[in-house]
Parts: sequence; structure tokens; C-alpha cells
Amino acid sequence: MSVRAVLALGSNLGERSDTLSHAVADLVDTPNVRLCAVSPVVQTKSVGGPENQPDYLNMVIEVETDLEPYKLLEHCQSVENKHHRTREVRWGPRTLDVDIITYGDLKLDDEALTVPHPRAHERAFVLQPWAWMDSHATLNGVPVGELAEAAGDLDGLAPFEPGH
Ligand SMILES: Nc1ncnc2c1ncn2[C@@H]1O[C@H](COP(=O)(O)OP(=O)(O)OP(=O)(O)O)[C@@H](O)[C@H]1O
Ligand SMILES: Nc1nc2c(c(=O)[nH]1)N=C(CO)CN2
Repeated sequence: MSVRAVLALGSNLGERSDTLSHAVADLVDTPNVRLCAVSPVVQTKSVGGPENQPDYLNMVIEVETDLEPYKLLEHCQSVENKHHRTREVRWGPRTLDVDIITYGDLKLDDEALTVPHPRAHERAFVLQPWAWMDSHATLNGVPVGELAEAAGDLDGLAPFEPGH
């Protein structure tokens, strides 16, 4: 059975724009994961973790997948690793982060995998691109556009144009 999942991607180290586009290609480079929708890329101020980190590029995608939730997580982590993701400091700078925001209507509360992602509802860098990608999207029953407005901090968000 296939399920729609929303994935959030972020990068604040290296060639951020290239990393995101290669990561999207890598994520759907299997018949088990098919691309349904892609958000604009936004440049955002780093939230949490060490101060003075480089700005992030963030985006979200929607996929249709036949992978079970933990297999999808494994797949996302293998793409992170391919892009030289390291894990030294919590919320530290990274070449690539891929988070599972939603997996169909599944609710799962496990340290290894919590869906919906436990911090997505307060993260403008996830909510705003998501609302632009899918104006009808809801998270825990609330329109994502409303959550994006409530998350505020939109000052840090700037639509990103490659080459600038
Ligand atoms: N919905 C989820 N998506 C991705 N990883 C998750 C999710 N829920 C739990 N995890 C677990 O969180 C662990 C840490 O992930 P990661 O290092 O990417 O966190 P982070 O991106 O720095 O922080 P945050 O979880 O706040 O986005 C992963 O090893 C994974 O098992
Ligand atoms: N702007 C921004 N800040 C973050 C991000 C991110 O993707 N974008 N990811 C984090 C951990 O997942 C922590 N902080």
C-alpha cells in the first residue's frame, strides 16, 4: 500500500543549493519513492543550537512511498550520509538534514521515529514552504498556512534564487 509523506530538507554547510537538488533526486532514485510535489527553496536563519551558524536553505517535498515508516527513515538517513552528514552537536550545522514531517495519517511516538515530526508545528522553515507547496495541507487538523503565520519569524525567510 502506498502512502503520501512530507519530507523537510535543510542544508547550511557546503554547496547548499546543489546539495538540496541532488538530495531530492537521490530520495526518489528508487521505485519505492515517487515525487509528488516540491516547495520553493527558502533561505532561513538558523534556529536553535550553536550561535552564528550559516543561514540554511530549506524546502519540503511530498512523496508517495511503498516503504514502511522505519524503512523510509533509513532511506532518508542514507541520503543524508551520502551527502556527508555528521552528527556532533545537537542542531549543529549540517550539509544535509532530511526529516519525515508526516507519513500519511500515522501517529507514532518513538525516539527513533516520531510522526508527525514533534517540532514541525512551530518551525516556520518547514511550515512556510509547505504551505506554498500545498495550500490545503493540514498538520494535526490545523491548516499549515495558519500554523506558518503563528510560527512567525518570517523575517528570516527569504525566497532563494540560485546564483545569489
Ligand atoms: N520524524 C522524524 N524524522 C527524522 N528523524 C527522526 C524523526 N523522529 C525521530 N527521529 C530521530 O531523530 C534522530 C536525530 O535526528 P537528527 O540528527 O536529524 O535531528 P535534528 O534534525 O538535528 O533535530 P530535530 O529532530 O529537531 O529536527 C534520528 O536519528 C531519528 O532516529
Ligand atoms: N533555519 C533552520 N534552523 C534549523 C534547522 C533548519 O532546517 N533550518 N534544522 C534544525 C534541526 O533539524 C535546527 N535548526
